[in-house]
Amino acid sequence: MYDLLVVGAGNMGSALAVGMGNAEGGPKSIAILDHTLNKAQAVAARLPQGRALTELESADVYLLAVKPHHIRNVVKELPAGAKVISVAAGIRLAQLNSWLVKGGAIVRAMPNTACEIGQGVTAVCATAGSEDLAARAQEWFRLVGEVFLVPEKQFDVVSALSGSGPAYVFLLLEAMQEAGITLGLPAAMALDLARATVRGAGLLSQARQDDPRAMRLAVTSPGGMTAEAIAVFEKLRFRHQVLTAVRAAAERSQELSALAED
Ligand SMILES: NC(=O)C1=CN([C@@H]2O[C@H](COP(=O)(O)OP(=O)(O)OC[C@H]3O[C@@H](n4cnc5c(N)ncnc54)[C@H](O)[C@@H]3O)[C@@H](O)[C@H]2O)C=CC1
Ligand SMILES: O=C(O)[C@@H]1CCC=N1
Repeated sequence: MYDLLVVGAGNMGSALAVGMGNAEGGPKSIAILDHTLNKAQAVAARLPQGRALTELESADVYLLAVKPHHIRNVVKELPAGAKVISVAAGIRLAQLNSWLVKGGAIVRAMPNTACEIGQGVTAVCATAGSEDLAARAQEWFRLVGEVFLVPEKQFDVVSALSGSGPAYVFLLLEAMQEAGITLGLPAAMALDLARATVRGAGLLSQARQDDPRAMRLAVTSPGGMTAEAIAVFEKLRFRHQVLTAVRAAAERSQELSALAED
């Protein structure tokens, strides 16, 4: 029996399998199952004790990383009493519970892709009676980043913030690179500058644990150049755009829950 069987060797399933499987104290034997066998094989090859599967086998814990509209069929195939961790966006604990053949323990998690390098953020919640699995899930997700225990009613918003969040930062990176190119820099230099800046700002914010406003003001010399850029962002209602975007993602999380029942 495997310690962990990951279903779905896509972006998130592979990031988690590789991150957890290579961390000290993580699940020792990991199997990975995907419709596309060579995706599962590519992940297994990056694990010390990884095995690519073509069908479900027995495992202590099943981590489901398929798309939300595929998860119901996967859950229905699991053996009675299965211990399940789902990372599917929008899918509620009650839904997972209703699809399981019988009993079992259920944890819902919302990680992000930075788990692949141990720098992820994962929110976790669990059904009553799943405390042991929830403790194990937190332990494993902690191997690949920070973990937050979150009430399920906040999951849509949390998912929209930290689950989708890396994409917002990459969009900023793209936009900074494009601005550099448009204003005359070589593409590679523009990307290197933007990437190193995002990394440094993130690390500085972590190191200082300071109010981000204070950190922004430390860059923004009165009458200087940054002030001109910030004034443009404020005039274009950047904060409002971020709020509107995060709200749209949270609303989509609710829709994904409903769509999975169709
Ligand atoms: N990509 C991300 O940043 C995050 C994704 N998630 C969640 O993770 C889940 C997976 O997302 P991605 O990895 O981005 O999708 P993906 O499309 O990259 O991967 C899904 C994989 O599941 C496989 N698959 C589908 N049905 C299957 C089945 N019945 N048996 C075996 N394999 C099957 C597909 O072949 C595919 O390789 C989604 O539910 C998503 O909401 C959660 C947090 C972040
Ligand atoms: O976009 C999505 O639906 C998934 C969940 C959070 C990040 N990616």
